[in-house]
Amino acid sequence: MLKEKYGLTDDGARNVKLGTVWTAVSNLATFGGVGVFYLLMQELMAHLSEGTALPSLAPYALGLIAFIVILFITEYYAYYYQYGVIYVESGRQRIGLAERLRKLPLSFFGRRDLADLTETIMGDVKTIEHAYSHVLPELYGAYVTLAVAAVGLFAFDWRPALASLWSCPVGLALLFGARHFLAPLSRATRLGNLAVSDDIQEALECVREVRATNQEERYLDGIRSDIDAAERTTVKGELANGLCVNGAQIVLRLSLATTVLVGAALVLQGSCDFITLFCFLLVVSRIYAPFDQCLMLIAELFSAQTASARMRSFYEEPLAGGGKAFDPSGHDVVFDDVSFSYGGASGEKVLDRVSFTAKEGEVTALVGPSGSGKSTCSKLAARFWDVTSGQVRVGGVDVAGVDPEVLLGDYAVVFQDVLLFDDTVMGNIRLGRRGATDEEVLAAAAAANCDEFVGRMAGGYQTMIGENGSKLSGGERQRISIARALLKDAPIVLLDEATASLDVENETQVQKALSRLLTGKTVIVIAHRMRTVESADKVVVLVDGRVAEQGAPCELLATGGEFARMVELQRESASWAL
Ligand SMILES: Nc1ncnc2c1ncn2[C@@H]1O[C@H](COP(=O)(O)OP(=O)(O)OP(=O)(O)O)[C@@H](O)[C@H]1O
Repeated sequence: MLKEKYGLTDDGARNVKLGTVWTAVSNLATFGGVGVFYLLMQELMAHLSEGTALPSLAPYALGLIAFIVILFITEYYAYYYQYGVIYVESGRQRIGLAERLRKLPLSFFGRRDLADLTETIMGDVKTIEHAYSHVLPELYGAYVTLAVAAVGLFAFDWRPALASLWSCPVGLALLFGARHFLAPLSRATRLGNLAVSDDIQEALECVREVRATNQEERYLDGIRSDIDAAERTTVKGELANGLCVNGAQIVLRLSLATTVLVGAALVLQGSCDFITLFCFLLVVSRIYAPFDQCLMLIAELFSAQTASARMRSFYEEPLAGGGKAFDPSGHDVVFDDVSFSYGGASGEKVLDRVSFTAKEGEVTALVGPSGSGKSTCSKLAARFWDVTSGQVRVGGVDVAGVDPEVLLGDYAVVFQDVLLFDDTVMGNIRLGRRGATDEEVLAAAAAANCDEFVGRMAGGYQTMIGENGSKLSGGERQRISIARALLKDAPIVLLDEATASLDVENETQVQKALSRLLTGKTVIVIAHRMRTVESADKVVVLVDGRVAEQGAPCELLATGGEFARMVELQRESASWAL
């Protein structure tokens, strides 16, 4: 139940149980102190009323010391299991989520945005962390304490016991009855806050575009309206929560009054002495103190359940599974009657019965108008997504049956949008192959024509390049990405618009480096410029997600089809001038 409700790991749930036990033991140990006090007072009163000499206080002093030692030990363990282990648990939860994310198919990331995922890993785990440290063991410990104390109090004297404990079931029933509308409010508050953090993250990511299009005011209006909505939901939630929690607290506190009233009546009747009543009051106040603290934070418990449900959704997503064994015979990449849609079988088809073979040792160029499905083909080739129907095979092996991590070991990919890390140039290139020596990294960098711009940097290859390479131009970023791919030296290379950001001189040099280093590999290249693909061994022309034609570039040029038309168009556009 704990694992399910609060997204805890096995160890986390075990620690909550231990925390509960130690909290209850610590609470009950306090009653031991009340017991020592009760016995002492009884004896003193007896001696005072009989007028005999006062007894030795040594056994009571010893009892008191034992009580303090026991209390210290139990408090220490209760604190340790409440606060000491929780950071390890949050660490485990975050690593578990990150591990899960690593294995989820890209379709999952298409459905969930970045702010949402970041919020789950950081915010939701933090919410659970706080509920764990401040509420869970304390609340469950309070239940156990209440149950044990109730048995003891009823056994001692059922009349003041009833007067003290009647409010517990009433107060808790009130609160847990109210959870039916408190929990949805707490969920709405959380979602409202999420929408705001989503807005802010998007605003930061798109700040350049927003400013360039003069949309700041309009954009801020959208954020303001989401902030207002979040504020309204939060205020509503807090009010409802305050009402229920205060109601429950008042009911719980009423029992102090009823204990005093019933106790006073019993004292007056002579069926209960004053010391017993006083001790009852001490015990009752100690029983209710932890409940009081937990009730103040009960909303956190509901938030933690929402957070845990969001975390669970990661674990309920099917993984991009597959076997670890991948033993292809060669590295021909075959698209066999492949259809695909980003929205699953019911979504709009982006590829429709695409068939072609990218042979090992050859460069296969995918060309076609924008949106025709070229990038999608390269994503399917590397199993970033799974085909909707048909098969993609590498060396005769269907990639759908291979663990994506194992499969990607055989691929080097240069994406259209290059992603760089806030690290040195060297560190970014080394990402291609972790264990590569400095010499190997520098050789790959030189082959990708990085020397020229890195030479101009004060720190050379040790220069930090800023978040996502913000200090570099588009062409420089792309050359680093090409160097990475070269360093990986994988048998299959996917180049998506690899040379799009390079000037003519650079492009020629990088093309030379590529053709030298890609010899013998299966290369699938996507390029809009016909000049780039004319030197390819094979061209696959995609139009509206279908293969319009395929073959050697010279053959296609000779047939005067779609490819010839595109080459012609580009020749014409090359002669245009502004
Ligand atoms: N993640 C995605 N989710 C939904 N639809 C997508 C996604 N990525 C691409 N598409 C759609 O799939 C179609 C094909 O896109 P794709 O990127 O494969 O085209 P392309 O030929 O590479 O285009 P370009 O030359 O402009 O890069 C487009 O209509 C595009 O809108």
